[in-house]
Amino acid sequence: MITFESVSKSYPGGTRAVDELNLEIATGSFTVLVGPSGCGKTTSMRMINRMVTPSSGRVLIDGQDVSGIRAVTLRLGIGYVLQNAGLFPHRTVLDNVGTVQRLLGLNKAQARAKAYEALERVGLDASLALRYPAQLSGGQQQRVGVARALAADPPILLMDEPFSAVDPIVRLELQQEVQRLQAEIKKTIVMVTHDIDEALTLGDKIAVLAPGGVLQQYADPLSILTRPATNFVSSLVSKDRGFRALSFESLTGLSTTELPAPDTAGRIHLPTLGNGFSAEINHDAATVCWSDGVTVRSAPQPIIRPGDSLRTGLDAVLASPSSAALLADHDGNIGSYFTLADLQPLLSKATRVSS
Ligand SMILES: Nc1ncnc2c1ncn2[C@@H]1O[C@H](COP(=O)(O)OP(=O)(O)OP(=O)(O)O)[C@@H](O)[C@H]1O
Repeated sequence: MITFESVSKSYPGGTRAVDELNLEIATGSFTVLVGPSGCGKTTSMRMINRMVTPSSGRVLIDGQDVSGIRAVTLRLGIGYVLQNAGLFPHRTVLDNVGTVQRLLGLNKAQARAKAYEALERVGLDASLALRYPAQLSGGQQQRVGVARALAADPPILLMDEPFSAVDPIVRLELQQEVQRLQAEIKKTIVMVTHDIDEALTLGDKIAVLAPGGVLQQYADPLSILTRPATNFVSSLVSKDRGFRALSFESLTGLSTTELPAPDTAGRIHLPTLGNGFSAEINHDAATVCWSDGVTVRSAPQPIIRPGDSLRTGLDAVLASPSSAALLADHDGNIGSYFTLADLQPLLSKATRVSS
């Protein structure tokens, strides 16, 4: 547990960066500090690893005041991922990732072995290990930054705008990667972002800060969306609020129509839907050909799986040429489909819940 106890920070010159912050961050949770530029997010986060000293109040890790822990010792237990990866330009990927193990006293061979493990964990190919940072894409550099922060297996991971320097597609990939990783490793993650969408996607808990470092709300994403505590939070989440809230609704109770059996070629022919479309699903289900009897369009089809959200289901229906989305079981076998009409009862229920 990381605890902020009435923490304030004023910088020389009088800037009040953080104002009486009280926060309890549960062990193993993913907490996002979000707010506009200059509202004290980075300052707050850096007080956890003592890169910034509070002007008043205390930051505690598992009940221990961090000011009483030697900075070097403290930081060995806290991984830190920077906006531009912050890699050492003259060290290879492998040596960048092995930095902390070397500081921990492992010899070069042991550190490199651990570094290879960390690279694999963040989905980076071992063939990149001997490259220098400048020989990598922005997204790859960011993965190396995450691998380096995780290599020594610290219980806490701090991430400062880790995805802001990459393009939107890579950003989405990295977000998904971090979600996958967190499900596996269950670290206590504190991340800073100014992007409310990113906060809502990744956070178990979100702390919304306003200029002057004043905490506006500390809650789970659904509460932030549906029950904003202040006008400031309300204006931050107002765009697409209703649609985004569907991300937190499940598809439980969805009524679906069973698919017919595959033909001898292993293809499934959907019966003609109300709007005249039919579809053929490839054997490996990687693509679906939709046809209205005149033209045939082949497209990668988002396949909905158990556990996907109502938002994902709605998006699949809206994106499908036939307005039908396909549903797979836990093993990935597609067994049924659904339409907008099938989603309607769930959408009506979600509207009632969030209004
Ligand atoms: N070392 C410093 N000396 C003086 N003022 C500082 C210092 N660091 C930050 N500040 C000021 O404190 C306030 C909060 O800064 P901080 O970097 O914590 O905000 P932030 O929310 O992380 O902003 P951004 O999203 O732009 O990174 C700002 O007004 C900033 O100018």
